[in-house]
Amino acid sequence: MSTRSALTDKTNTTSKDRRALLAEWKNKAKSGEGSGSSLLASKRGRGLSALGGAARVTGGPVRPTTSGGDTNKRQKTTQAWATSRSTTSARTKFASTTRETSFQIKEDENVEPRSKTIKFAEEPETEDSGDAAPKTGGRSALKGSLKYTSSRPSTARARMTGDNAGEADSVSNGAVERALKRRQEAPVQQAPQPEVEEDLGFDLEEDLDEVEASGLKSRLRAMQKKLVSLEQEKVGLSMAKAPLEARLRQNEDAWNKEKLRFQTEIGALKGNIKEADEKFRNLEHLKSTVEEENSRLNLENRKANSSVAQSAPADNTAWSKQLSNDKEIVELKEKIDAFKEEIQGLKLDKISLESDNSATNMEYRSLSAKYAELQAESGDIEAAKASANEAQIQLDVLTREHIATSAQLNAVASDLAATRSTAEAELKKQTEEWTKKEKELRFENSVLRTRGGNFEEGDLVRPDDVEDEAVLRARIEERDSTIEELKEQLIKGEQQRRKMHNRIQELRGNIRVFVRTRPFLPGDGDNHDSAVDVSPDGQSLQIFDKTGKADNNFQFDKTFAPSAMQENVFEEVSEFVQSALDGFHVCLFSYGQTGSGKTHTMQGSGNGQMRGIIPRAVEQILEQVNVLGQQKWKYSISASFLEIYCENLKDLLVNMGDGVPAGGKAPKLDIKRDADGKSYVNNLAGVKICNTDKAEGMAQLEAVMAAAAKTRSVAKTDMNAQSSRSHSVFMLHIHGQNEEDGTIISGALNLCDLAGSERLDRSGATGQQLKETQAINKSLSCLGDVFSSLASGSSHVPYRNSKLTYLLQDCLSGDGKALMFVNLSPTVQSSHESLCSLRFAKRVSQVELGKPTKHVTYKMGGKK
Ligand SMILES: Nc1ncnc2c1ncn2[C@@H]1O[C@H](COP(=O)(O)OP(=O)(O)OP(=O)(O)O)[C@@H](O)[C@H]1O
Repeated sequence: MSTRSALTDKTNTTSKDRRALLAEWKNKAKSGEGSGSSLLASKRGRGLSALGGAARVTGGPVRPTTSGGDTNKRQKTTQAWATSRSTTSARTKFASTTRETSFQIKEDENVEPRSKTIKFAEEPETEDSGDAAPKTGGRSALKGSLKYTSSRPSTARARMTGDNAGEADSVSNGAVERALKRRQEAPVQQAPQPEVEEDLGFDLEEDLDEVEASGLKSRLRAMQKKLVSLEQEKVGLSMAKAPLEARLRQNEDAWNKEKLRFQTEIGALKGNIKEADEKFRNLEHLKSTVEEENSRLNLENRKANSSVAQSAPADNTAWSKQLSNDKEIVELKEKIDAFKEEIQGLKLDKISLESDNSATNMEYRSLSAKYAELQAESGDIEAAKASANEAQIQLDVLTREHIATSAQLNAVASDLAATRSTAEAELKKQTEEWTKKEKELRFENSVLRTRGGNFEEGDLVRPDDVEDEAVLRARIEERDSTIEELKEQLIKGEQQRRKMHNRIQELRGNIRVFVRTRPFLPGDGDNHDSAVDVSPDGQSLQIFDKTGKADNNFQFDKTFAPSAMQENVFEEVSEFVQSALDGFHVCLFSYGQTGSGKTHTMQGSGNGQMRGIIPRAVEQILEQVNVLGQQKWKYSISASFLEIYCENLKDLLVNMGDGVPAGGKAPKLDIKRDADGKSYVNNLAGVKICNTDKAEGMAQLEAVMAAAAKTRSVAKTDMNAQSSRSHSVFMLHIHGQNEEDGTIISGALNLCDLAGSERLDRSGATGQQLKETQAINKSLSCLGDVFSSLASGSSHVPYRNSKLTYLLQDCLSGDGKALMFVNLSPTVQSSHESLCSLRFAKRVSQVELGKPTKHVTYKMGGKK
């Protein structure tokens, strides 16, 4: 058995086996059963024989020994034994009689070499005869006590397990051999007899456990080592991962590029398919032409053949013709074949392109579905935007209404306060007068009492006095009723006077001018000293400059104080509005600086008290139409709304009018003149207003105003146009016909909110705003020029100089009635602009236009 195999065999032996064997062996040794050698022999294969079985057997030779002084034989036997021992484990212990042998076990290169001393205690060998006396220099005998010392014994032992154990064993065996050799070379001594003893001299079981533990430890160490190497491997792998990831990214990029390329290719392929289709169709066509030609030639050929056959055999012309025909046919056939091949190729191309195309189509369909989803989403967003816009418009209206209401309330409150203080002063005056009178009476009374003796106070009232009192009461009542009558007369007189005034104005053809001062607003600052003082007579006012000096007194047809309500203002214009129903072309326009209350006057805000002239005028007309309807009048009413921004006309009802598609491009508006020389705007939308049902008519008007506000707000963002930067004109066209007498009237109401007049230096406008301001100022100065020409009676009135004057020409030329509102801001800072506005208004009020025309057509013909 080789050393390695023996060691392997040995390590395979389990500790259990070994312990069992050991116990068996001990028992046998104790009982003297069998010879130690035989047991040794039987256990040798399991590596235990060397463990001193020979040395421990009581009463029997442990190993073959030589008897007596037969040195040679003994030497031989020892040698043979030693040789056999070289194949056993390093645990073999030798008993040596006289000396200690030490040698080194070389461990693997990672472990520092250390010295391990194995001490062989040499003792005199017992003679076979059983002589117990020790013999020096005799045969060496294994005592069975092997001392194994080492600074790291466990390590050394660990090396002896598994494969390492084999190596270590061979090393130790080599050392053992060398020791034996030295012994053999040493002078032959009397071999000592094995000691017969009960006690074996060492704990074999403990040794075995130690070896076993060292085995486990060594395995643990190996595992730790492996763990370290695995950790290193892990680090290595994670380092290797980074470039792999980079490569992955590269691959992804490349894939994306490739995808793009494919998409482009698909596009190109689609084009190719189209081209191929076209080509294919052309070729098919060509093919059919060629085939037709071919059949025609064949026919000709046949004819030629038959004619050749019929004619003389040597007809050269026919023959040559036949030949050329044949040649042509062959050529054509070749051509057809080539075409067929080409068609085949194209068909294949087509198939492959079609398959590509179907893939592209699939992709296209999925993209289309996505696109549809996105479009639906975008639709939702647009709807949300539109509703947000509408909400914003409503909010603006409510804000305006709120501001106007609170400003109005403030004005009324201050008016009330003024009235109260006047009343209080009056009361105080009266009280003082009464107290004075009472004192006088008391004095008179006391004088009378003194004169007439001791009358009681009640005695002062005499019967004639009672009579006097009744008369007085009657007189007072009479006076009161006279006062009432006079008051009524005064009112009637005032009405009469107003009517007369209006009549005179009408006859003179004057443009009437009303001036309205707005109340202070939250943004006007803390100084609420008004620059405008409106007289209670309702016709005159005074304006103060910045130093508080009264500048000028002005008188107009009507002046409104800041506390004047919308209702009061409308009362004053209602008659004017009414005349539109009678067939007049009426124009009301508001003029004034930005923020002075033009829009508030014309349009107002909300649906209640703050409504302006436009809704109130329409309401009144609808009411009147209803009344006139009972008198066989039939009306048709329509509304238009336009604005003039930087000299361009814009239809504010573009999305509502007849025939104008919602969201479509609005047609260009132009001011034209009809056959009668009357101006109109072509392409302007007209929205019908129901005049049989007032509520419905008002709802339609509301829709018109909302649509106009919407268009204006869009324009505001698109063109930066604000309400004050454009003139807006609301038009109400009224057509009425009397069903009884056939009379037709055609009136118009133009309610015009002019852009705010602004001084360039104060506005500080630049860019687009400067352009706007210049355009506004130009058109307002054109308006001023028109009035100046009219006032001076000039033969030429420059109506055409601006869109505004051209549009309002009819109303400003004496054909219609015109009323101008001049709106003023009460602030001192605006006093200069207010003064300019008032001077302009004064000029306008002096214009005499002549008697206005009533647009009425009577049945019997003729206009009036
Ligand atoms: N008589 C009034 N009573 C209460 N509030 C008023 C009155 N006049 C104007 N206001 C308020 O003053 C503000 C400015 O008025 P408005 O917009 O009518 O001025 P405007 O002259 O039309 O300005 P712009 O030229 O800028 O269009 C608004 O908030 C309006 O409600």
